[in-house]
Amino acid sequence: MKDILDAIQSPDSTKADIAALPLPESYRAITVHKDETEMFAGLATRDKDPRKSIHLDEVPVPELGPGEALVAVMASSVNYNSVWTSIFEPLSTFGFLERYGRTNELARRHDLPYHVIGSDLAGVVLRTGPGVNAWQPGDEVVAHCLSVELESSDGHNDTMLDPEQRIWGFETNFGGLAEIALVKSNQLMPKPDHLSWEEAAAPGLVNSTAYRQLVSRNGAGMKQGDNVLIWGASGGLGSYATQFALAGGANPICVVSSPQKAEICRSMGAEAIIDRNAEGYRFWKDEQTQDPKEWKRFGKRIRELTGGEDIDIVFEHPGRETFGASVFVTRKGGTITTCASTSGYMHEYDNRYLWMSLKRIIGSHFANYREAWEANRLVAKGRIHPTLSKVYSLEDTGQAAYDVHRNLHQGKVGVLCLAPEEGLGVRDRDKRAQHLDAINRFRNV
Ligand SMILES: C/C=C/C(=O)SCCNC(=O)CCNC(=O)[C@H](O)C(C)(C)COP(=O)(O)OP(=O)(O)OC[C@H]1O[C@@H](n2cnc3c(N)ncnc32)[C@H](O)[C@@H]1OP(=O)(O)O
Ligand SMILES: NC(=O)C1=CN([C@@H]2O[C@H](COP(=O)(O)OP(=O)(O)OC[C@H]3O[C@@H](n4cnc5c(N)ncnc54)[C@H](OP(=O)(O)O)[C@@H]3O)[C@@H](O)[C@H]2O)C=CC1
Repeated sequence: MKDILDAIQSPDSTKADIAALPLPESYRAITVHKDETEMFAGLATRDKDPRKSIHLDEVPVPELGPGEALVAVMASSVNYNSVWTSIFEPLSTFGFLERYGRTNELARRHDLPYHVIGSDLAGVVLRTGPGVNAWQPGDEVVAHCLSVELESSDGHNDTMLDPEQRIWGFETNFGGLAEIALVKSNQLMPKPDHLSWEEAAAPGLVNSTAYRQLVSRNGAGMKQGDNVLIWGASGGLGSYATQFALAGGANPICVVSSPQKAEICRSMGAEAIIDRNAEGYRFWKDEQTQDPKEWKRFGKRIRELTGGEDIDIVFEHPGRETFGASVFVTRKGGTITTCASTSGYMHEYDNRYLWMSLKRIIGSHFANYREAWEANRLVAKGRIHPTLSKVYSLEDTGQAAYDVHRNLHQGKVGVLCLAPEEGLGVRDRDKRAQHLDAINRFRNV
């Protein structure tokens, strides 16, 4: 592994040098273990501690198949899906690996007693499999997390609709929180050249998801002037949704839970900000009963901030806790677009406010190939910036996931894999200098 890192870091290395490097037999990877899936049985979600279930193991390098690439991972990031994997909720991800393993001979590689997790990476291509022509060893890349087979016509218009659609590093093995990752070559995209490895690894999953959910015609199709309610506006998804709203001429109404997070939103350029903690909204009176008076109080606050207007688009992901309020505050004909249910997936809302006011709920999940590419292009052009707040070593990934689980973080949390320190991998310093303040906006807040 040292030879690989030396070759990547040497300014004299050619692509041929990288291609000639022998592959190691094994590599260090963040895993969860199949024989530990019951370790948190009986505990409340909040008390399931990723530091106990996440391991750093030496695992064998997987066999490389057609259309695939092995990538030396310089940096990765923590996504909430890795939190779900590490607390074995809502399901153990080993079920996904078993199901994938049953589909064909090559997929059987993924069904192992350990799961190498992680759905983002920035790194360097080491090897490509048969049929890969667009990428070569030595290419500096990021990888999006859409794994599809595309053998069914169902996904030919929109690759997210493929019946064999999976999220790499969550529903497949050999993910990005590791020194080496296995991806399908169609997941690869050029690494934005003005960013360091850890900055480049941060946006991928959440930026692509926010792009489809909010901007794409497959999602809400946001337009200029729209009032967009963004839950968790300084979190992983929300920090990109806020940027898309501002860059697209919309009016984000940012919901956060602390003055520091409010300040981050303000520094991004948002003006309408609601601190849900300070304003004390209680949408649920008890576990079963919502309080429509609180929906109204929330809606009134939104009207104060917008000059009397209601919400065109709600960017939803907290789920059960907020969904009733989200449906209520949406204007006639408006859209609630949802990609998650962090606080619970059995939602409850008053359907009269949906049908009588002709509102729509749109389900959205990650992004298709093209949407992921377009979202990465905006990062590469310096129009959308990484929201990296803190960076951990691979050894400390459990703590990084704990921070995200307990909502102790801002924006995105990065992980150094092969990169020995932060700040490496920047190729275009002039472009970086133009955007430096925005790139560092979330750092150490
Ligand atoms: C990019 C990042 C993203 C995120 O972070 S997202 C957040 C993390 N992700 C999650 O929390 C999602 C985790 N996944 C899940 O919870 C589950 O994954 C799903 C609930 C999404 C699906 O569950 P499943 O068990 O895969 O599917 P079923 O539909 O519950 O069961 C499958 C069986 O149900 C049959 N079935 C499906 N549709 C129908 C139908 N319309 N009518 C009758 N049967 C149906 C199938 O055939 C199959 O059957 P047979 O078990 O016998 O093979
Ligand atoms: N389907 C898909 O493709 C994707 C789904 N997801 C899912 O989306 C969810 C969010 O992911 P991500 O943004 O990365 O996570 P983060 O934890 O980084 O950000 C989420 C933010 O939401 C806010 N929030 C959390 N719980 C509540 C609540 N009960 N009520 C109101 N606000 C809340 C918090 O902000 P604050 O405290 O400031 O209000 C938090 O920081 C996860 O469940 C994840 O699995 C993520 C990416 C893709």
